[in-house]
Amino acid sequence: MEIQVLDKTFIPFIDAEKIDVRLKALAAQIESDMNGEVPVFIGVLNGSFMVLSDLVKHYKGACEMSFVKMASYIGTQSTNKVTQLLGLDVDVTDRVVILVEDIVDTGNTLVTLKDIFDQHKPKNVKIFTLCLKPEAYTKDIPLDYVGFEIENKFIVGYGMDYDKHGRNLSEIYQIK
Ligand SMILES: O=P(O)(O)OC[C@H]1O[C@H](OP(=O)(O)OP(=O)(O)O)[C@H](O)[C@@H]1O
Ligand SMILES: Nc1nc2[nH]cnc2c(=O)[nH]1
Repeated sequence: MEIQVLDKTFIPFIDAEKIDVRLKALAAQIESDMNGEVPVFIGVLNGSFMVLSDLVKHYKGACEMSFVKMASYIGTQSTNKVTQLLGLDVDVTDRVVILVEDIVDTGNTLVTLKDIFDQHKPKNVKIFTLCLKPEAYTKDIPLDYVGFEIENKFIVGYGMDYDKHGRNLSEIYQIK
C-alpha cells in the first residue's frame, strides 16, 4: 500500500521479513569471517540505529558495539567545510571494526568515515551496508557486507528519513 511522507508518495519496496532474513544470513557470514576476533560494530547515526539493533540480535558471537555521528561545520581556516566524528567512545586500536550503514549512495560519507577510522590504527575496517546504490557508488572502498543492491531512487523507512520523517517505518519504501 502506498504511503505519504510529508509531500511525497512512497511505495512498498523491501518488507520486514526480507530484511530480517538477509540480516540473519549476513550476521552468520560475519561470524564465520571473524576467526575468533571480537568485532566492534559501529553504527553511523542517525540512519543506522535500526539496522545495527537487528543485526546484532542475530550475531551469536562475542562483540562490542557503539555509535558515531558525523558533524559538518564551517572551520575558521581557509579550508572552510570540515567533517568530524562525534562520540567515538571505544578504543579501536588493533581491533576489527565493522562500520554499519543503512545506505551507501555516493559513498562520500563512507570515504570520510574510513579516513577517520584508519587514523585510529584498527586491525581492519570492514564495511556493512543494508542498501547500496551501485549506479551512484563510484568510490573504490570495497563493501564487505551488502544487504540489498537497489536502483538509484530515494528510499525511506527502517531508520532512513525523508526530511527527518519516516525513520520509524519498519519496512523500506521507495519514492513513487
Ligand atoms: O553515500 P552517501 O551519498 O554519502 O549517502 C549515505 C549517507 O546518507 C545518509 O545519512 P545522512 O547524511 O542523510 O544522515 P542520517 O543518517 O542522519 O539520515 C545515510 O545514513 C548515509 O550515512
Ligand atoms: N533516506 C535516504 N537517505 C539517503 N542518503 C543517501 N541516499 C539516501 C536514500 O535513498 N534515502
